[in-house]
Parts: sequence; C-alpha cells; structure tokens
Amino acid sequence: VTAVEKRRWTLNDFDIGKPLGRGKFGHVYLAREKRSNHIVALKVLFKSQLKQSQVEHQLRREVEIQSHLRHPNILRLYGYFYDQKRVYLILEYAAKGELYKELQKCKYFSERRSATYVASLARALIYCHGKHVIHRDIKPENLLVGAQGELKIADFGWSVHTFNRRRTMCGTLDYLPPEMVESVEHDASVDIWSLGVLCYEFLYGVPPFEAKEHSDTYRRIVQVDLKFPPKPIISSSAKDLISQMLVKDSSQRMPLHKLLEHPWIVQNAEPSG
Ligand SMILES: O=C(O)Cn1ncc2ncnc(NCCc3cnc(NC(=O)Nc4cccc(Cl)c4)s3)c21
Repeated sequence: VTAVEKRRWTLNDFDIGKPLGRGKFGHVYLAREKRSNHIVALKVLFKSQLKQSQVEHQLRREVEIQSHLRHPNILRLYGYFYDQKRVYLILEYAAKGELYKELQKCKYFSERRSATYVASLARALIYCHGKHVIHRDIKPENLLVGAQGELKIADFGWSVHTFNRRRTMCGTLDYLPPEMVESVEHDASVDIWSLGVLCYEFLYGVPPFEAKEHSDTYRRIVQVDLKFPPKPIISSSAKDLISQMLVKDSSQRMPLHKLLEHPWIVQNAEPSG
C-alpha cells in the first residue's frame, strides 16, 4: 500500500473496472493499480463542477486531512492526481459498499449490530478528534462497509481542523446539531450529536427529527424533540445512551470515551467492532 501513496499517478497506471456508484460531483470506479495489482476505488471529479460549486478548497482540505489519518474504521484516501478536465481520488475499496443501502434493505439493524457500528465509529471519531479533526458529516451515506463487514467513515469533504471552525452549512439537515443549524460556533461535539442521530436511525430505520418540511426538521432539532416510537421494541439502555448524546448544550453531550463504557455498548458491541 505504501507504493500507492507516494508516486505521481496518471490514469494509465490503472485498469478501470465496473462503476461502483455515482455521486453529485462524479462517478466512482473499481480500479487496479497495474504494477502492484492493488485494488482501489477511483473517484472521478469534474473540475468544471468543482469550480462551479466552489468546493476546490474543501477538496484540498479533505486530501490534506485524509493524508494524515490512518484508522481501520476510516476509509483511506491514498492520493490524487488530475488531468485537463478531471481530478481523481485514489481511495481504499470498501468491498461491501454503502451502509445506507444495507439499512434500506433490512429497514433497521439489531441492537447488537447497531452497538457494534456505533462503537467502531466512536473509536474512529476519538482518533479524529485526537488529531483535531471533526468530520461534521456523519450520516449513513458517508459510511461504507469493508470486506469483513467493518464500518469505514468516508468522504471527509466537510471535515475541518478544529482551530479554524467553519460556519458553512453542510449536507442534509437531519444530522446537524442545534449549534450548526443555528450556525453558531461548533466543536468536536458536533460529531457526538451526529453519532446519536445515527444510532437512532440504525435502531428505528429513520432519523429522530425527520419531518416533511425543512422548517419542521429545523424546529425539532433546536427543540431536541426526541421521541422513541413503540416499534421496534428497543432496550431502555439504548434509549438512555441516545438521550445522553442528543443534548442541546454541546458541553453536556456524553463524551465519546464514556460512550464506549456505556452498558448498552459494553453488553451489545462485538469486541473487534
Ligand atoms: O462509490 C460508491 O458510491 C460507493 N462505494 N462502494 C465501494 C466503495 N469503496 C470506496 N469508495 C466508494 N465511494 C467513494 C467514497 C468516497 C470517499 N471519499 C470521498 N471524497 C469525496 O467525494 N470528496 C469530495 C468530492 C467532491 C467535492 C469535495 Cl469538496 C470533496 S467519496 C465506494
């Protein structure tokens, strides 16, 4: 893998395989680096679209941030290259694809599967926060699954180093904590809120503050209008954990290392995660 990282790459260093998916800015392809036979995912971004959406700086920041992150639950970005029209991201290939498709398929996950995912995400976020990186966009669409079923946080397109906290609005509202929705100062605890939203969605199949209109979702978030449906039946210890993460005052949210000691996680998460 070190070979993949260092060199100046061009497209003909790779055999391009099947398309893996299509995003807003371009497609992702399975690819094999010819010399090492290393399988990767190649995300192709059109410069015109990046310029049009004024996200070049975000992409540069993502590449910079990702180049320093090494964690089993964080999808590697090995490097990038570009040609006349396109920028190419050389990414770790997540063989079992997108988590949200799996969630749609089985409607919601068991408490054991949910706790295992939440624990591995907490460990990845502890690692990121230790490096002063906040992801800010933790949601099922940004989670991929590796060959052994392990979770991989992907797409640091919205991540930032905490010393230069940003106020820019990000992706879907559902995952944003009150301080980002009210676009006031925010810190690493935004990822704790999003992890709480994610834990709820793993267990119930829908995010906690979902509403038809944007304005209703906004209101439910800032009021922390947290309700637990009668079905599926979920343990009170799971609800206790979620209630300690979805707290309006960001300084009162359960710290990630405390999450790993919570009874629901200890009793339900697979050790390896
Ligand atoms: O392809 C799929 O749909 C699913 N799939 N299936 C398997 C698989 N294995 C690896 N990667 C996949 N997808 C790419 C995941 C990403 C990681 N990092 C990213 N970064 C990014 O897009 N940055 C970015 C883009 C445009 C603007 C800006 Cl500012 C930033 S995308 C895979």
